[in-house]
Amino acid sequence: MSDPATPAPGWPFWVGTSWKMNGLPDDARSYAERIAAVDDWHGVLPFVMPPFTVLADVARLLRDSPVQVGGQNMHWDECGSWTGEISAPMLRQCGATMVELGHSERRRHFGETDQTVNLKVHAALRHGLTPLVCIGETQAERDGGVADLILARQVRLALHGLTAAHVGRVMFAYEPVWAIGEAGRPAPPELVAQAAAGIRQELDRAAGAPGVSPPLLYGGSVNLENAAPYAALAGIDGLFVGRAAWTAEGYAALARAAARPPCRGP
Ligand SMILES: O=C(CO)[C@H](O)COP(=O)(O)O
Repeated sequence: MSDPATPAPGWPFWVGTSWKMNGLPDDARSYAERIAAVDDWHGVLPFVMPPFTVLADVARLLRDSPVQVGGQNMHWDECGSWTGEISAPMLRQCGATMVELGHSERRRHFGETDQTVNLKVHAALRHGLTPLVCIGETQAERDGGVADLILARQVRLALHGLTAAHVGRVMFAYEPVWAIGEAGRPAPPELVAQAAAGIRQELDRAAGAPGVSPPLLYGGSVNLENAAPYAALAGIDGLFVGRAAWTAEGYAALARAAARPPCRGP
């Protein structure tokens, strides 16, 4: 198993996917085998987040590849009476090096809060997992003119209590809630750039210095047509993709589309 990455801001560029609640064992193994066979990721840092039931299998098949594997959620405690939950040590034992936290579907349907996200960020770092914290405003919050406030609050509370050194080991994904899933509308790149600038200010403040703050990915209806324009945004360090990457070929094609030529690096 590879060591958990300590992400570097800017170049290189991350391209990852969460399969959400998709992927029976045969399909998961076939997907993993296909992306394990990709011999050139064009400089992107790839990662996949399969369901818990296939995570160990997928991690085993990708062990010798550059593709990192992560869980889609976890509990903040190491063990105990938390029926139905998964802990950081369990994810590590299955081969995960990353964990997604605070996705808007978990905030909306499963009672995830900024406080529980913060507990989970601390637990992930304690156990050597890279947390990928999802933040994003709803349409009503954007219409009401409080999107930037909401994003700043989500960032600050996620990072609460971390040292500046630990802040640099967290990753973020900006995912406007209104841009996600079947009913989502892709966000205009100018809007993403403007939101990313505000988020970056918060991240730099928490990290104590510009240039060492966490990578910021964009997610929400990313597809083959819009991957390159999002990837070209100066404040965006990666893409976090759902539906368009639910086939191995779709994922590999997206990584190619998002790959930045080396001259675009810092
Ligand atoms: O989490 C997401 C990416 O894994 C996000 O919800 C975007 O999903 P999509 O709109 O299906 O790309």
